[in-house]
Amino acid sequence: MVGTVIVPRGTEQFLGGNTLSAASFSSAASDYEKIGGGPAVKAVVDRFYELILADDQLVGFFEGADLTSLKRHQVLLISQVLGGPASYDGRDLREAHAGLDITRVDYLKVVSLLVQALVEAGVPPAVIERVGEALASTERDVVTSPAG
Ligand code: HEM
Repeated sequence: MVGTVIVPRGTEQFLGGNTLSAASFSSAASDYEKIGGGPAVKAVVDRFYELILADDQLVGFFEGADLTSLKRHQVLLISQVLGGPASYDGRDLREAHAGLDITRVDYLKVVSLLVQALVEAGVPPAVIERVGEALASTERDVVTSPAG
């Protein structure tokens, strides 16, 4: 865009109109940046596990799991899904869930608790929708029980 300068939002009128405001500039930011980066994702993941561990249907799956390492991996994975740093270093999802006998109902419950944690944190619906779309492809790796 020849002749266009980026200026702070609200100051466009002082520059005669041929500007791209900081507001439109920041719309190019990743979802990760938009929601507040690492600390925001960490808060969402903490709440997500609080909800999971309070759920009778799900808590049993996590008995004996190393929650610190699990949460760390979730933070990295969700950061990556949101367009933040791609530094997930956990196991392949199929391998991590193999043998856990997870049904589709369990899976949908976990997804709904993640959505709840995102909603509670004030994450915009459009961002939540994109997270949901990205997660949909994990279902075939996570759901291992035919019963669901
Ligand atoms: C919604 C999609 C899901 C994603 C993206 C996901 C992601 C992950 C990740 C990243 C890990 C850590 C792997 C590692 O530490 O190497 C993990 C572990 C685990 N997940 Fe999931 N998960 C999903 C759904 C579920 C569901 C539905 C359940 C059970 C109802 C579940 C139960 C577990 C358990 C128990 C572990 C720990 C396994 C272990 O430490 O041996 N996950 N998951």
